[in-house]
Amino acid sequence: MYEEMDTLIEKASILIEALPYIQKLYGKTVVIKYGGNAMINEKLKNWVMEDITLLKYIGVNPIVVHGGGPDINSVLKKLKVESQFVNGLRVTDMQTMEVAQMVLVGKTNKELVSMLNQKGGKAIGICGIDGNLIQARKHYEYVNGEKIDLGYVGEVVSINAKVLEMLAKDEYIPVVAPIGVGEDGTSYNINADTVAAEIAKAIKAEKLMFMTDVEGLKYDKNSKEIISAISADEVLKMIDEGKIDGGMIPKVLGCIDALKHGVNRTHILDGRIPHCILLEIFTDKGIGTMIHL
Ligand SMILES: Nc1ncnc2c1ncn2[C@@H]1O[C@H](COP(=O)(O)OP(=O)(O)O)[C@@H](O)[C@H]1O
Ligand SMILES: CC(=O)N[C@@H](CCC(=O)OP(=O)(O)O)C(=O)O
Repeated sequence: MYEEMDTLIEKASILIEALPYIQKLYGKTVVIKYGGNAMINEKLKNWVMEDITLLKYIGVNPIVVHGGGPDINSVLKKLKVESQFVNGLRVTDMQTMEVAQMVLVGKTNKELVSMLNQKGGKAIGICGIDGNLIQARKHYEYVNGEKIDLGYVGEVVSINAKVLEMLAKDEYIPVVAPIGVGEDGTSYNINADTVAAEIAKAIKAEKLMFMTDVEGLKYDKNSKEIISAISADEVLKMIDEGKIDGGMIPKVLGCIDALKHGVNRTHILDGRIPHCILLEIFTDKGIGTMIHL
């Protein structure tokens, strides 16, 4: 009996401490990009799902955009297909496109939706084809001025924000797989960071959070020190100097783009830290890196 009281009092005091942060975010939308490399094990995934469900319970509207690069890799490996990447984007021929869509929409998306629902959330899994959520076109990547054809890699033309607003403002947690659809119905494989930033822009989210597999943005990839806050100009300078590369580039550029289009806060955080979402939202210091204008 006394133990139960203690637990209740502990929970109540945590809630009281969190109240000012909850008030700030109440009724607002937070876009959370959950990267494939941060989905390390079931325990961590469970914590992430608990945090997202808790946000919804306390009146914040989370929208989850997930990756799944490692899941795609492992299925391609079984099929003895090797992927090439150009500037972090997977060269996607027709077979790879089919696998990417099958894995992201059929496996990764449904696993996350099911886990959220197990935690008491009401998650709905969709990809960019559903309700024409992510209208896309073929993307060409430029390397040293040369135009490179990456096959079925897409770029976002527009986001049908209404679909997400309807779900998020209601009791649902939308979980989005980064597959876009062209005017002629062609499916496109789109980098999940880019999709998260475009969605945050389209719905004017309060916050955009990238959960990845490093502690935050560092002065360079091999440095131990994380940058707790940095401006967009400084980030662009770091890219020019080659201090940010690979999969970190779409994240930081996504943050800057989102900030310029009305998103208030953008963060890069370590998805391997237990309850990283709550630590970021419910503490003054936050964790990881905040990018600001
Ligand atoms: N300056 C930097 N600071 C931190 N990480 C960096 C930096 N530059 C490049 N990276 C790399 O970016 C990676 C994160 O991107 P990525 O692996 O694509 O993540 P995700 O799968 O979560 O989208 C890190 O593991 C790191 O190797
Ligand atoms: C074009 C492109 O590269 N698409 C990505 C989509 C998944 C993704 O972005 O997953 P992560 O966030 O886990 O890296 C891919 O095929 O891997």
